[in-house]
Amino acid sequence: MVRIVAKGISKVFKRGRVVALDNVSVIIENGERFGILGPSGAGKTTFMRIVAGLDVPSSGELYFDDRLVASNGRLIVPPEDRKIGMVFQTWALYPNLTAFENIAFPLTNMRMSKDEIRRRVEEVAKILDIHHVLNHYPRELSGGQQQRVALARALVKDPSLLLLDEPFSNLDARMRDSARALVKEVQSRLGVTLLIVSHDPADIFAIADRVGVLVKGRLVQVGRPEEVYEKPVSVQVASLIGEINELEGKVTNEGVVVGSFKFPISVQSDKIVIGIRPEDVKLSRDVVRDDGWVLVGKGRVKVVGYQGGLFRITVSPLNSEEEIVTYSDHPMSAGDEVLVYVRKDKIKIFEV
Ligand SMILES: Nc1ncnc2c1ncn2[C@@H]1O[C@H](COP(=O)(O)OP(=O)(O)OP(=O)(O)O)[C@@H](O)[C@H]1O
Repeated sequence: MVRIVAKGISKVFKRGRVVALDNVSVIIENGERFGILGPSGAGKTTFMRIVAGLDVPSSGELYFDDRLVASNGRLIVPPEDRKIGMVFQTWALYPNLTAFENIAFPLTNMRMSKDEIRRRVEEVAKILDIHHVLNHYPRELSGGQQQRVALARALVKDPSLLLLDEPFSNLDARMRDSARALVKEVQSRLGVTLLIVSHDPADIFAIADRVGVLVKGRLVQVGRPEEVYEKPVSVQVASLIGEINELEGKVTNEGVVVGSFKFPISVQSDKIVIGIRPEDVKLSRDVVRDDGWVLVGKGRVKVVGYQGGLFRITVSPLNSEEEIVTYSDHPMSAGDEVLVYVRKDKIKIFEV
């Protein structure tokens, strides 16, 4: 286990014309599962490479516990001395090596006896429940077993820190679920500090205790995933961490008006965007009597799709083109007129 401390880390490329990281400060605690979420080009891989020691920060300092490992363009502790295990996007195994040889691979350049290598490989293989397939080649392994071998290879050096760079993006949906569960289970068992970077909030929700949201090289919010989901600092963060309806509203004395919808909230600023998540919207033909929900007005159903056992419904105010998406287990038809309710305490207001 290790505690990672980043102090004001910046990274520029092309003589300063590209700023990949801009003054990033964060502490990842001992044994914590920390996620970095960000869109493409935000600087996620750059941060990961700096933590791994494959790159150095242009300015700022990086500590592993109390040990300074990189500072202002200087590599102080090289990657091989950082006690890191990495899993990349592909989970790729060497096809011409057995599971045993794949797992042992990171140990081959270390001065280690054959017996010690065998002991270590067998130990990690037992933890991952693949000890019975160690003499199989990758093509003789199931997809799940291949993931376990790749993870075993990352863990065989007994790392203090496990780095995962978009590890699930190339897996199909079923494999992705099992890989997420596997990573979380193994991390809990070993207590290793874990850093995962991803553009997919589902990875973060499945794995991370805390998340840092990276936008254009800046860490704009750090918190528990559900905290960031409920109280995002900006529209952009809100949409990175989950689906959200964004509505440009006109501020009036009686609330915020969006077409024929009226949100009964009071706001100070006059240029705002309302954010409301699909699950915080309810469409009904009848009046809903529930204190948590407020009626914003009548709407017309525009599009109905079917997705994962639910109907995905797009609704607009009667007299304008704004759209709100929600999910319902009741079918509806395009053209239906419905009452639109929202959960009052879940309305998010962003100044623009
Ligand atoms: N070696 C490099 N030389 C020049 N620019 C670079 C280099 N590496 C990264 N960049 C730039 O730095 C920025 C951040 O890149 P990075 O790969 O860290 O983003 P990312 O969040 O990992 O993106 P993705 O999700 O697409 O992999 C991008 O604008 C990228 O083009």
